[in-house]
Amino acid sequence: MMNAATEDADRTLARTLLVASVTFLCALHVWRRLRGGGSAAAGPPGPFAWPLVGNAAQLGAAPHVYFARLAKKYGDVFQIRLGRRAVVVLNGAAIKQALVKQGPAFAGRPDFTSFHCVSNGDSLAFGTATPRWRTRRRVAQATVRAASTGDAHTRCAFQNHIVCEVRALLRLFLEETRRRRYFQPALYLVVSTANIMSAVCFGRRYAYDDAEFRHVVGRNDQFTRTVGAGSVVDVMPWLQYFPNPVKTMFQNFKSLNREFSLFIGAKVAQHRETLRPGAAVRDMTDAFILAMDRLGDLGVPPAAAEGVPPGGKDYVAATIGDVFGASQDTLSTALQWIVLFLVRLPDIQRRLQEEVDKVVDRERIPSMEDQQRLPYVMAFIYEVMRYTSFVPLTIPHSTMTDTTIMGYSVPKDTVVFVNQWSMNWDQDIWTQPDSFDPERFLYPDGSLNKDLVGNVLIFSQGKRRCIGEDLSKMQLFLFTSLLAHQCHMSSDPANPPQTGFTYGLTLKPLPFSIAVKLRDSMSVLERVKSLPLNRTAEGTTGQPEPEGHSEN
Ligand code: HEM
Repeated sequence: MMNAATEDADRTLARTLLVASVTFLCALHVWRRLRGGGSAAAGPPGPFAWPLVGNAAQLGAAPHVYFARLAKKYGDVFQIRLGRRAVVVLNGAAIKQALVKQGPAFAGRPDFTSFHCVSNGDSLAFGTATPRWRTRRRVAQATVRAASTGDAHTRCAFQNHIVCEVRALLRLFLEETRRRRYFQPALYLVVSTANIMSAVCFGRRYAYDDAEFRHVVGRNDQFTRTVGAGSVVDVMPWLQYFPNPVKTMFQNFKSLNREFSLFIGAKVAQHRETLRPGAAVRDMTDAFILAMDRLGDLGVPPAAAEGVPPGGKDYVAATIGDVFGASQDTLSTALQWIVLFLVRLPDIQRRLQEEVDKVVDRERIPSMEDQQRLPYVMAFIYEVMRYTSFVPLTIPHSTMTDTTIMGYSVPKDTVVFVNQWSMNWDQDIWTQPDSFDPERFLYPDGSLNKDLVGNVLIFSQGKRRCIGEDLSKMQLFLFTSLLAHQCHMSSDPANPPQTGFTYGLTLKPLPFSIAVKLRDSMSVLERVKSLPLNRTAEGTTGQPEPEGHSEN
């Protein structure tokens, strides 16, 4: 009897507890819905995440490919955990939806440890979206355009910088081939790209063996590894507090950023010292100084400008540093891939030469006016960008507000990875995305399919879209058509180029070696006169370069 009574009491208690629990859970659910503004959306689905590390160990050597695999299972929007952070990954159609249609909500940057080290924490590219940032971005975009592709005059000057730099590069390639037969072109391509941007930004270029310049621009791989989506120090920042390889890597990253900032800071200081009121703008640094000083504290009303010293903060160095840094890392990587595919696929190189020869005779060199008539050159460049997707994920974004995407709720300050690679290898858009085929961009009559090239996603979209797209396309076109017109490149049979890469913000090709020979003489290229550089750094502003001067 006693036992039956006790069992009854237990059952009643259990029932009461069950009802109370269900009531509590229902109330919690209703409260969450009310708090979420009535949105019933759940968070995105995703794989099981391990304690402490989350899914970090699963990213592997090619996180973009891993993400595309997960997208097949969970859909275009899914969620992983990296360390303690939830990360929403956008693929395929979700990218345009988020970055363009819901642009303001997805325009932020996460407060990652590594991002604070870039441009002393004042980076335009790695800083989050604020009213001041928006003004700064507008100024940067207009200034870059005005100094490169804005009108016929600046386009012509920019083209001249590129042609002269390709000439210097070609001389060096021929010399290296003569001396060593096969050589690795990677560092020369980095210096060459940095020189073009240095001419535009600072009014000077450097010799290829200039130790200081090589030191400043030659460490892109370390930079790109540390700020790329999924960077270990960003998702597990505690690793920087005790001896381990991540800590060493992060210390190198901090010192390279410090040295880069010192280099840029010195350039800006030299420009400020020699900039005369009312004198012509000499280069992009002058243009930034004038534009930003005119805006004072970048036009932000005092209420929003908290923490800014009287007289306004000087963002010139941080902004020009971003432009110089962002351009030379991405463009030099693009050029490395272009050269790699030229030597890897000799038939394609020959076809490029044939097209350029048909349009441009030997009495002149290719120029921007020829671009419309060189569709195969453009198709080749787009195929290099699509196939390699050498910026596979954008710089990580973050949400500025609580929002939803494709029916899933995403809270404010969530880290967002944008998988550009997933678009460029999407089987619904591209036939056989894994084969390298420039022809895919050509109509049967040989003209460029402009709708299809619009599907290549490498400069991102929306509020954070790259500000250097036009400048980059111009540079890649001139570089490729000039090389096809002037020389023939071949690979080292003992070390044939592979399509493997090292992962980071940009995918770097593995080392490869080439030999270069002229197709004809360089006489037409040699006759091109370099426009004077202002050589502000040496205080000889406005002095013309000596004829034939190519290295300082
Ligand atoms: C082939 C060359 C280039 C590629 C593929 C490329 C690609 C990108 C990508 C993917 C982003 C990140 C967008 C995002 O987070 O959603 C970006 C940002 C940026 N790029 Fe480029 N870029 C290239 C060249 C350049 C050049 C030449 C410049 C300078 C003139 C430049 C300046 C910037 C800046 C300042 C940002 C930051 C924009 C922001 O955060 O609002 N880039 N670029």
